[in-house]
Amino acid sequence: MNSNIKKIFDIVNQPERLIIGLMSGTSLDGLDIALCKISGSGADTKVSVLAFKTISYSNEFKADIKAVFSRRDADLQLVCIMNERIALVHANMILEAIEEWGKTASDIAAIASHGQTIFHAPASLHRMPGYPNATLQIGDGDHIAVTTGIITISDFRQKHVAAGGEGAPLAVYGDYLIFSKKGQNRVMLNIGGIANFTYLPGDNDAAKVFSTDVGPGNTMMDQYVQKHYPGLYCDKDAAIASLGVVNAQLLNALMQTPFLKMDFPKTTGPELFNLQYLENAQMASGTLLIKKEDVMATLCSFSARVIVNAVEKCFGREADPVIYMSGGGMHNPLLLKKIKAGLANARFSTTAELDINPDAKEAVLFAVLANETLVGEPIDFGGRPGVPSVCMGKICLPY
Ligand SMILES: Nc1ncnc2c1ncn2[C@@H]1O[C@H](COP(=O)(O)OP(=O)(O)OP(=O)(O)O)[C@@H](O)[C@H]1O
Ligand SMILES: CC(=O)N[C@H]1[C@@H]2OC[C@@H](O2)[C@@H](O)[C@@H]1O[C@H](C)C(=O)O
Repeated sequence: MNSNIKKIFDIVNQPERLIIGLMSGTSLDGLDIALCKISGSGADTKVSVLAFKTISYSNEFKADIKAVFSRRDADLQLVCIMNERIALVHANMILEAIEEWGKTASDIAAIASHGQTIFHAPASLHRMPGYPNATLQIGDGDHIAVTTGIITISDFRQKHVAAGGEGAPLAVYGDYLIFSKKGQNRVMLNIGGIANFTYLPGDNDAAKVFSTDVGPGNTMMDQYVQKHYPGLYCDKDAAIASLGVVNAQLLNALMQTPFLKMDFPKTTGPELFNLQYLENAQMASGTLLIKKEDVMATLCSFSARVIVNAVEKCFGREADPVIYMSGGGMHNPLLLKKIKAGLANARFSTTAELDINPDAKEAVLFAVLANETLVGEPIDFGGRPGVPSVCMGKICLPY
């Protein structure tokens, strides 16, 4: 038997395993690395996060990713090179984290690598009749496996697309397994570059569970700051937006996209919500010349409005879900204030209350997906479009 296969056989026969979950999202700020101890699978999955860190990207690395990120005119040679380069940078970051945590490669059963999304093109976004849903994450898994010496499960989104999904959000699988709670309606709200949530009904009925993207979280604010405030990467603590006034005409124009009216589940990305989208809305509303702080205040309200509308659409105005937040946007005080004001009946918390560091949550979800691939069975969500019953990821062997 190939010794790698033997190793996998041993891993799946152990009662628990250490899996490193990785996430590098649309914000391009750095690599989230979560060291997870996982036992069981499916509804019996138990996860504890033993260690977590985000390793920031250098400005040079960010610039290289940006050159191929969400751009229809990207240089194909650079795309090709970045597929390997991202993997090598990530692999070295993992080795650094493992050493800091006093572990060695042989302690780790597997790495779950999301990779870097460079283009997301569900049919609803590309609108090319007859062409399939598509999404592309780079950062090759074999390079991570060979460099770290650890079995690496990567490229999770392709199986989702192959089985009829749009490639995102995948949060539904892990959220359902680790956060469902009988008797409590839960919303797992992640405010990353793109905001998404998972609806977990209190009756635990898998046939009702879904995750959906709702629209921009931080991405438009980040893009605007990076363009208009050289040296800044995001509007830290809403310092800029807090100085501005929301422009009602611009906000109304921003809300006019068919995406926001589409049914759940749905997915989107910075391919739609970008500075061109803002400029179009400014032109349509005659607000091209308003102050930069007012644009930022309006973008902040835009993100809050799409999140509030989506949660309301899910529960109706009367219901009182508990909203467990995660993702960088929950650190934006103005955004949070607006979301809370819009959902007065909800109780707000973070995944910290459920023992998962909110900054680590997405990385943990990928560790859970890898665990399912190794020891689980496909989860049945009732055969609905958008939530195919599959285990995901490609298994990359170190030698
Ligand atoms: N103190 C803060 N004030 C304002 N915004 C913040 C703060 N801290 C983090 N953020 C926002 O959170 C972003 C990072 O969020 P996160 O790491 O969750 O995104 P991501 O994982 O890259 O996105 P996605 O989930 O869409 O893939 C930053 O770019 C910034 O916009
Ligand atoms: C294509 C892609 O990478 N999408 C990400 C992104 O970041 C947030 C949102 O957009 C979500 O759909 C998804 O990530 C999470 C982890 C998901 O699939 O659930």
